[in-house]
Amino acid sequence: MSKHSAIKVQNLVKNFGKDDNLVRVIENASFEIQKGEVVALIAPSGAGKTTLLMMIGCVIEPTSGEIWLGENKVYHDKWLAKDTRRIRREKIGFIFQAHYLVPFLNVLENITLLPQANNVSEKEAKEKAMELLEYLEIADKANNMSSQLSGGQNQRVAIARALANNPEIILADEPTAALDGERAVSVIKMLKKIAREQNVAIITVTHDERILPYCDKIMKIQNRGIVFHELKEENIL
Ligand SMILES: Nc1ncnc2c1ncn2[C@@H]1O[C@H](COP(=O)(O)OP(=O)(O)OP(=O)(O)O)[C@@H](O)[C@H]1O
Repeated sequence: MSKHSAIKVQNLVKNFGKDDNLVRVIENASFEIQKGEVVALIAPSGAGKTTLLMMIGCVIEPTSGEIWLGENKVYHDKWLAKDTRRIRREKIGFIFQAHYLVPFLNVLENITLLPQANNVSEKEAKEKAMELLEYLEIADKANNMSSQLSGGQNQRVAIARALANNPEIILADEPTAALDGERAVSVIKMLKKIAREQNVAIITVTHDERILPYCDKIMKIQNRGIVFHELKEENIL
C-alpha cells in the first residue's frame, strides 16, 4: 500500500439478488487511485457506476473483495469497521447531480450541518465554511437560501459542503449534468484545483464529454470489470 494511494480495490464483486433474480454488476474489479487524481467514471446506463461509487463510499456493501481508503482497509469480504457511517463522515465528501441542499437552511447552515453533527463547534464550522466559500468565490451568498442561487452557484455550495470535513476522497455522481457548458467547465476546474491543492482523490461519474479533458484518467466499466484509458482525444467515449 503506497502512501500516495487514496483508494485501492482488489477483486471486488457485487451481485444483487440471488438465484433466478441474480444480477451480476461488478466482477473481480481491481484498481488503485492516487491522492490528487481526478478520475472520470464512464459506462453505459445500468453498468454499475453508482453501485461502484457507493461501495467505495461505504454506502452499499460489496458481495466480496477488498477495499482500502488511504491506509485503512475498510472491507475484506465484510466491513472491517463497526461504524461505516463514521468512515463516510470522516473521509468522504459526496456531490450529486441534484445538489440536495436543505431548502430551509441558508448556504452557511447547509455547509456547517455535517461538521456540527461531527462535534465541531459552531464557530469553527462557520469559519471553515466561510473559508471554503471564499475559495470557491461565492462568499457573498453565505446568507442566501439555495432557491436564490443559480444552478452553478448551488453546485459550488454543494462542493463546499462536500469539503467541509476535509475529506480524503470526493465521490461525485454527475455533478455537472444540470449545468450549461460554461458552468460545467467551471465546476470541474474547481474540482481539479481542489484535487491538486488539497491532495484529494476525486472520482466523478459523468456522461458529460465537456469535462473529460479536465480529468487525469478515464475509468470505464467494461464486461463488469474496470479498464483505464489515458486521456488522448481518440480514446474519449
Ligand atoms: N438495490 C438493487 N437491487 C437490485 N438491482 C440493483 C439495485 N441497485 C442497482 N441494481 C442494478 O444494478 C445495475 C447497476 O446499477 P447502477 O445504478 O449502479 O448503474 P449506473 O451505471 O449508475 O446507471 P445509470 O447511468 O443509469 O445511473 C443495474 O442493472 C441495476 O438495475
